Amino acid sequence: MAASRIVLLTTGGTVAATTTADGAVPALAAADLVPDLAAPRTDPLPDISVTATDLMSVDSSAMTATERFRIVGGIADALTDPDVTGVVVTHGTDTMEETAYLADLFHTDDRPVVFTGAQFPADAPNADGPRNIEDALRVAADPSSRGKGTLVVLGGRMWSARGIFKVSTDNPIAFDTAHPDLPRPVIDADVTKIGHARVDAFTLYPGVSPGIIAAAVSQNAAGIVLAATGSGNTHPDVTAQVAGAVHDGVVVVVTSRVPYGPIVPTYGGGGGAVDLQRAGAIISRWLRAPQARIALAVLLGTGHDAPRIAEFFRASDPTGD
Ligand SMILES: NC(=O)C[C@H](N)C(=O)O
Repeated sequence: MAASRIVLLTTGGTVAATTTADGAVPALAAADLVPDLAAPRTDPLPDISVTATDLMSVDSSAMTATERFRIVGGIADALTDPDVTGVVVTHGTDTMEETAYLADLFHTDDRPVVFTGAQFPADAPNADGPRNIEDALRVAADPSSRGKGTLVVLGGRMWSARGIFKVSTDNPIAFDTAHPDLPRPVIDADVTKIGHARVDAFTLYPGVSPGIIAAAVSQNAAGIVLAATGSGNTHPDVTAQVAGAVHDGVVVVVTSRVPYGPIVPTYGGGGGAVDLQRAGAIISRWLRAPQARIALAVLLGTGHDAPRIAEFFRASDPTGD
């Protein structure tokens, strides 16, 4: 029997894609993505067995919330077997930061869950998927990966899922992180029973119509995430709309369209993060909009109220402020 038993869950993405006259589309099945474990290689694989399961075959940019929850459920199912050492999930890179973060929100087991994918289709001359999958299998089998939560492995690099974002459309090192070691508050809920909460996300810019906030509220958004400029700033007219939305019971979370650094309320003047916070918005200090949106949707879908949501975002900040 192999020393490590890895479950490989496949979901589509470029790692499973081949090129057609109509563009690259996921085509390979789970069995096609399992490397030949016995093949000679300069960097040998550890002693592992791999059980591969097709969960879905989608481009991650078109993945629905239901499909994302299904992946998290698939991970939980795999980990019900105590003999499983770790789980590898292949996934498109466009929204890997969302699904890997979602998986980590529910991941309380010490065993590693490792997401990987590819920047180039499986039939491209520079296909990076096979190497990434082998690297992910190594990480999943490595005892030193235990207790680190959900990891993302791509282009020879590894990150914690929390804090990452896609930074390149064509570099094999597709991701970077705002912070390599964010705390990992988890959500204590059954992933198969999360309610649907509509959460809209907007990137702000000078001259943005404040009406986008009212439009989201009128369409019954339960939450709104704002990727504001700089350290969480915008126009005073937007602040007024945020105050109205909060008054109507909508939870507003402010992050930044800037990729690096903490969002620390510093500026006033009516549209600064100091004003947005006073208007009732919650500051997401490190998680950028895609991951803040996932957190807010899950928190609202599990019945958390605004103070508990604020507490979650505080607990996601290493300084805890
Ligand atoms: N590199 C990729 O995987 C991109 C692809 N569109 C996806 O996210 O599914």
